[in-house]
Amino acid sequence: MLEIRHLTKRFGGLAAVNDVSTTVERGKVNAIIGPNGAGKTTFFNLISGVHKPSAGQILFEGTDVTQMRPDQVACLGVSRTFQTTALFDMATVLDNLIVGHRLRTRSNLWDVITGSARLKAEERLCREKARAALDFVGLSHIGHRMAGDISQEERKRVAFALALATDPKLVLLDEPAGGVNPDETMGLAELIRKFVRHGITVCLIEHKMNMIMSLADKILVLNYGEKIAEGTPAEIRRTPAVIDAYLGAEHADA
Ligand SMILES: Nc1ncnc2c1ncn2[C@@H]1O[C@H](COP(=O)(O)OP(=O)(O)OP(=O)(O)O)[C@@H](O)[C@H]1O
Repeated sequence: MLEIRHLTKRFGGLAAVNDVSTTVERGKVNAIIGPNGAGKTTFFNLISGVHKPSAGQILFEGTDVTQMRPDQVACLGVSRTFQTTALFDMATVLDNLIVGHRLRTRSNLWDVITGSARLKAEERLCREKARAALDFVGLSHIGHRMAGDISQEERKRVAFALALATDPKLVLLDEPAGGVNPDETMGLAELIRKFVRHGITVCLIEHKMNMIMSLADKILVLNYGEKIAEGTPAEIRRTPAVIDAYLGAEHADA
């Protein structure tokens, strides 16, 4: 689905991503792991068009997206979440989602002034899509709550719901289970499986190794911007370079 060829991003003298080639497989949970500063978020920023690569190529479903802007990449069906989700804390959860969906519509100031039919139809559609997204992530019961009052785990789910606004084919999830407890982590893992069951391919960055090892179909390991391994969780656990650089001996297969 996504093909990355010799991707490199330099910030001054630092190669945050260095000559990485890989693929993201359709219908699978693809994970990216690596120590802090390994280049994981930069990798997401390159795929989603936030940063332009210094070298290399990114193909999404055969289309070269290497030089595209974030909105263009999103239009093709790639959406993402961030490590921290910025919400309007003084608005309800549902209103936050309506705004998220609203960014994808075409009404302009003139439609607003005239109260045009297009505006009304789009508003209705946004509300319906926001409710559907909220339902999908299991949060229908908190749509009326102020976003500032919801838990960290609920914020994570709202981030997932926001990512659905563009009807994505691929979602990039940056630490989807960061800052939540083990029970909640299992719930979020189940939600990620639900994305895949509904035909949305997932690529995620996560530090929680237990979650990754049980959830991912395929893992890419980055270290100092370079790919040091790639494979199934079982293969990754056995790779000496990964154990040395990242996992530590206790994660190796017994
Ligand atoms: N915009 C930027 N300008 C300069 N350097 C940057 C920029 N973004 C990232 N870097 C550097 O690139 C390297 C990789 O950072 P990145 O955030 O991609 O790592 P990461 O693997 O996501 O880390 P973490 O797990 O801590 O989020 C780091 O050394 C970081 O300081």
